[in-house]
Amino acid sequence: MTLSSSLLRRSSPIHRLISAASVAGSSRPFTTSEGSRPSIVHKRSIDILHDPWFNKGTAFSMTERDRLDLRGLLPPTVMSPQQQIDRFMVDLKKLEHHARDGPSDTNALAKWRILNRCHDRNETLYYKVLIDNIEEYAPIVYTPTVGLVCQNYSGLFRRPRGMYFSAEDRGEMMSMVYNWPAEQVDMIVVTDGSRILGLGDLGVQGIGIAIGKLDLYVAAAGINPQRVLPVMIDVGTNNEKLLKDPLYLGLQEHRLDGEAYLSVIDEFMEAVFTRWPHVIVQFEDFQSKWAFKLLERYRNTYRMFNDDVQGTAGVAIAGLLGAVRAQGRPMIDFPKQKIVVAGAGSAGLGVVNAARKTMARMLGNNESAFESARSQFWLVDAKGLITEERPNIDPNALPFARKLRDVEHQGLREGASLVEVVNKVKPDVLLGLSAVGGLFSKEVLEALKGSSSTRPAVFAMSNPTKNAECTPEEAFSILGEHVIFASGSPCSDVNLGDDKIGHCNQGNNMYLFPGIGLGTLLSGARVVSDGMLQAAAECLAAYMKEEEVLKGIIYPSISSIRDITKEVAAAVIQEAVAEDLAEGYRDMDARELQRLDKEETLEYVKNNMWNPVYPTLVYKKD
Ligand SMILES: NC(=O)c1ccc[n+]([C@@H]2O[C@H](COP(=O)([O-])OP(=O)(O)OC[C@H]3O[C@@H](n4cnc5c(N)ncnc54)[C@H](O)[C@@H]3O)[C@@H](O)[C@H]2O)c1
Ligand SMILES: O=C(O)C[C@H](O)C(=O)O
Ligand SMILES: [Mg+2]
Repeated sequence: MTLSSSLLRRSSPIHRLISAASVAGSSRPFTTSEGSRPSIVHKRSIDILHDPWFNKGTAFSMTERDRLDLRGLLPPTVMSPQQQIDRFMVDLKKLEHHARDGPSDTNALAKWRILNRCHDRNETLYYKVLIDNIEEYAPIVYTPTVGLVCQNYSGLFRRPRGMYFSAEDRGEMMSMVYNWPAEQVDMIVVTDGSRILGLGDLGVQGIGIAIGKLDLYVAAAGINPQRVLPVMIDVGTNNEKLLKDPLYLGLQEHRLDGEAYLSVIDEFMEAVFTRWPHVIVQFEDFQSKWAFKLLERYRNTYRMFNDDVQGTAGVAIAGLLGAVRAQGRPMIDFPKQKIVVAGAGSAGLGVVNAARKTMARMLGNNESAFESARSQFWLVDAKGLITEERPNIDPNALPFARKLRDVEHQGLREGASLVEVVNKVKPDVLLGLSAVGGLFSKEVLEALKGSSSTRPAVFAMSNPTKNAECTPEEAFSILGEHVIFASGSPCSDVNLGDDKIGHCNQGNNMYLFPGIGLGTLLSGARVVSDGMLQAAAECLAAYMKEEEVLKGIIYPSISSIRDITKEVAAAVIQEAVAEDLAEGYRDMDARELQRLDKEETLEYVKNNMWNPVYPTLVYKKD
């Protein structure tokens, strides 16, 4: 049965609704199938998508999308009405399927759906609920559930949120960016869906991660929800399953590459900065291959940063400094730490680069300090230990490739396994950004027992939960109560018996990116400098009190994320002012910013954070 015939069965409730509407003299969309009469609409663009009478969702044809200013407001694939029904039914059935797999996922997705419907109906209410219950709902709108949402996005998609720029829109972006209804946009989170959490290439479905990150921008940083824009750049997908899925919402072609890819991203950047010159663009979950290149390409001209490379690095450094303090040592001992990093992608390399710079600063901030700091890191990827012998080595990993002479001295070699490396190096810290769930096996954790540290640290930072390198239970049971543990997605503390608790920290870039974005916005900095990122990381590290750190609590609780974000934003502003990058924001010009002391800067940040309170509404005619 086709959509129109099923919907228009004379006895169906929807038919009665249509008849009633016709009697009332309105022209309604479903009546067109009785003949070919068009419906008169008095609205365009997003207003149509939000009107249940006229909305056709993904079934709007491309000509209709152009005629009604809808280009970019929907995923690129035009679906038939039957495909819409199929997609809806597959999703509905999936709920039953998940119920068989186990209850937790079903509950999480069901909670996400309820929250998402509230998000679509009433944003003030939605954010009030989220802010007041952030500990409970961050794991739903953000990692780990957001990963499941992205994996199922084609089925979960109801109302569009954000903008879609596709390879098909080349040449159109400068005009289609005006289809977005908000006059002002402060924050864009953009992804091309190529590496969503540790789940790989999810194509157009990756928009869920941009939406989740912006939820935290609103909840943690108090960015006005009317001024955030999630963006998906759909340049195709290399996910074979999605390429074959008839219900997939994105472009069903292989990813663009090379110059063709760059030209799409260039056009997007030019378009958004032309319409909103003061916007900040956060790049999220781009595959490493492009993450570094795009960062270098844009970071000196646009207000942008890469969360996976730079946000993660700052959070990791704060945690690594916490791990030093937890040993009862001063932070200045950080350059003595031996750090094994599993994963040499955008996140792993971002961390080692920034950690090396931090060590070098502590050692005197000169050439030789920088050179000697690199010997504190052992980088292991899918092919094992990275040494200078590695054929076709990634140039971004080259500075950390171990010299053959050194590794031979340690009894290691090119490609040595993680367990061998941990055995021989006896690191203070084992940090995972590999996206490989369970990589820190029993064997690897047993090897870490030989660590030269009194309190070895395990950072299983890959997301979502099932991709974490190990669980806190595994770490505490093998390494004992003194281990410092952090994971990228939230998990519960471990009861160690005898009234002892093994603390599970959440080492996630969510502690920094909202403050980096807010501080950049309120300073009006032209670019996001290394110094601003460093200030953010140091602020997070200093946030933790000595007694907490000694208990193994190296990151704050998410319930205080609004306060942390305020502090981080203030630190970023002060650094932007110190570096003469701040151009001011609204009434606060650069000169006035310079006069603010720390307390006044904090007050300024607080006063500019949006709160979920209903404003008074006043009606005016057009
Ligand atoms: N906690 C956080 O805040 C945070 C931030 C960013 C990224 N991440 C997570 O980090 C993970 C990696 O992200 P990315 O962008 O660097 O991904 P990526 O795909 O670019 O890099 C993954 C790296 O892991 C390596 N790897 C694969 N198998 C391995 C193995 N068996 N042993 C050792 N290394 C192996 C790969 O060779 C590659 O170098 C993802 O799961 C992501 O969710 C977490
Ligand atoms: O999204 C997260 O939870 C952290 C990080 O940006 C990631 O890619 O895993
Ligand atoms: Mg990310």
